[in-house]
Amino acid sequence: MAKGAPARGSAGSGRRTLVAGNWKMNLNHLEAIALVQKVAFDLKPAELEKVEVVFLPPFTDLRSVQTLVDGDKLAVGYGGQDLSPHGSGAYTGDISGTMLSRLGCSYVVVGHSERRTYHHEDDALVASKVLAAYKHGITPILCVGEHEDVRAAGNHVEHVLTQLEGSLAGVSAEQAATLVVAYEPVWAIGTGRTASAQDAQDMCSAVRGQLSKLFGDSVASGIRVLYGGSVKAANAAELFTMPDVDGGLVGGASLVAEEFVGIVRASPAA
Ligand SMILES: O=C[C@H](O)COP(=O)(O)O
Repeated sequence: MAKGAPARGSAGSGRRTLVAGNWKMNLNHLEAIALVQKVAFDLKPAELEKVEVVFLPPFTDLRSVQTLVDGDKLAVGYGGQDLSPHGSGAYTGDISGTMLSRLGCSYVVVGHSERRTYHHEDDALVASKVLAAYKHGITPILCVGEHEDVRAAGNHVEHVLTQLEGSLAGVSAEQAATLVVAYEPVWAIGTGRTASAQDAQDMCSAVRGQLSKLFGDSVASGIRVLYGGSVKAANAAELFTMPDVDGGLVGGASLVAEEFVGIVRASPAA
């Protein structure tokens, strides 16, 4: 039984399943066009209505993806993998929320474990990025998750909930209503070691419980909580059927059209 509140289950919850493909630092703009075309043309309009499909390419591919999605009126979304906490100015290498928004991005990943690890992003910085996303009308996909040693020590729930609260500092209930959270155990990312469906459910439920404390039950019940970490077509159905798992943030498997389509089709909503 789900521990989070309220435990209504993804299928009957009114939360639309979201499957987002995080390409990380892969694919040039030509490969990007080919992949989006293949996925979007393979999926039927009815499937795309039931499951929200989002592409998260590198910044350098965004313009190509935008042109394709707009030109062919594809029923898919797209977004960035990170954004600057700053609005504009002398921040070499940064990409602002305004820039993403002008490229038609509706989502942005914030606080991915790879940025927390390789770029030393802490919860305070992540929170400022979440706020920057909201300022520009972009929905943040906030990533949280524990390293293997934390889970082995039995501190994973506390760790993730602390990370969640810290990364949402300054966010209002009104803003949180559109939030997406992705629970990604770091030990499952790119390793082929997927969390069990029950472990994913337990953490996503705990995340929803914490969101309830922060923003109230009615806001928390509408927030989509995704699972990420070695999601594949073969394990997606089991994961996405869990009541508090509202879809997936997919890395490696999102680079292969057939596999990504298989993940979307594995959703009980599709
Ligand atoms: O953002 C996506 C996650 O890091 C999962 O990556 P993965 O599906 O390659 O394990």
